[in-house]
Amino acid sequence: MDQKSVWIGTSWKMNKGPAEAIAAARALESFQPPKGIRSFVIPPFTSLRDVCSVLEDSALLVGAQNMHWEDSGAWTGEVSAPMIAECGASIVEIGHSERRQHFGETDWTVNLKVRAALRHGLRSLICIGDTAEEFEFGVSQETLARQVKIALHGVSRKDLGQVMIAYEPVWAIGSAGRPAEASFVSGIHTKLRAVVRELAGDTGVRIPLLYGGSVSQANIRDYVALPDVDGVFVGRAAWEPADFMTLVESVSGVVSRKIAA
Ligand SMILES: O=C(CO)[C@H](O)COP(=O)(O)O
Repeated sequence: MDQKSVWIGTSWKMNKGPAEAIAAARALESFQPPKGIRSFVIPPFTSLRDVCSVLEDSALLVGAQNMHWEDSGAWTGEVSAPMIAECGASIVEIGHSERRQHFGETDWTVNLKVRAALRHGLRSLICIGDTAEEFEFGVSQETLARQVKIALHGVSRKDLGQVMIAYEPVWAIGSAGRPAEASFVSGIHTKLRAVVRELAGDTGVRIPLLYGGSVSQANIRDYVALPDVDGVFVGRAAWEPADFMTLVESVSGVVSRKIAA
C-alpha cells in the first residue's frame, strides 16, 4: 500500500437497489481521483457483484459492508469472505457502529472477521468508535485502544499492510450526529497512531487512519489536513456520485501539500 495515499471512501449503507446502484457505479466509472488519493465505494450486497463489474477497470476500489468469519456453513443471512472476493471486491468494512449497536457485533467478532478477511486477501477497514457516554466520561482513548488491540490480536505484522482503521465517533454519525472538532480528531488520531505503531513494531507499516462521522464539504479539508488523518470515510454527503466526486476533488490541494511534506 502506498504509505502516503489519502483514502476517501463512502458506504452507501442500506441505500440504492440494484438499478440505482448500477447507475451510480456507471456515473463513477470514468472518475479519476486527483494524484495521491485512493477512493472506494461500498454498496449493499445486492449490488456488490454488479458494482464490482462496472468499476472493474476504474480507479475506484469496491468493498463490502460486512462479512461472516466462517468461509461457509449454516449461517443464515450471512456472507463470507470468499463470496465477497468472488464478487470482485477488494475491501471489507468490519465493525461499523451500526453493526455493533443493532446486530450484536463485538470486538471479539471483529477480530474473527479481520483474520478471515486477511486470509482471503481482502483489505480490512476496521471501524472503531466511542459512544457519547464514553466521550462524556473521558474514556474515548482507552475505548479506542482496546478496540484496535482486540481487532488486531493475532494478525501478523505482514498482514497489517492490508489493514485500514476508520475512527467514527458514534456521536458524530448520521443526521443526528455532530461532526467531531478537528482538534479532537487530531488528538485521537495521534494516540491511535502510537497504538498501531506499537503493534506494527519495526515493520515500518503505516496503517491508514481514516476519520468518519458527518464528513461534508464544509469540513473535509480540515480533517484531511491533519497529520495523522490518512483519509475520510463518508456517508450521507457522498451517497450521490456527483457529491462524492466533488468531495474527492475538493481536497486535491490539501493532499498535494500533505504528500509533498
Ligand atoms: O459509515 C460511515 C461512512 O460511510 C459513517 O457512518 C458516517 O456516516 P455519515 O455520518 O452519514 O457521514
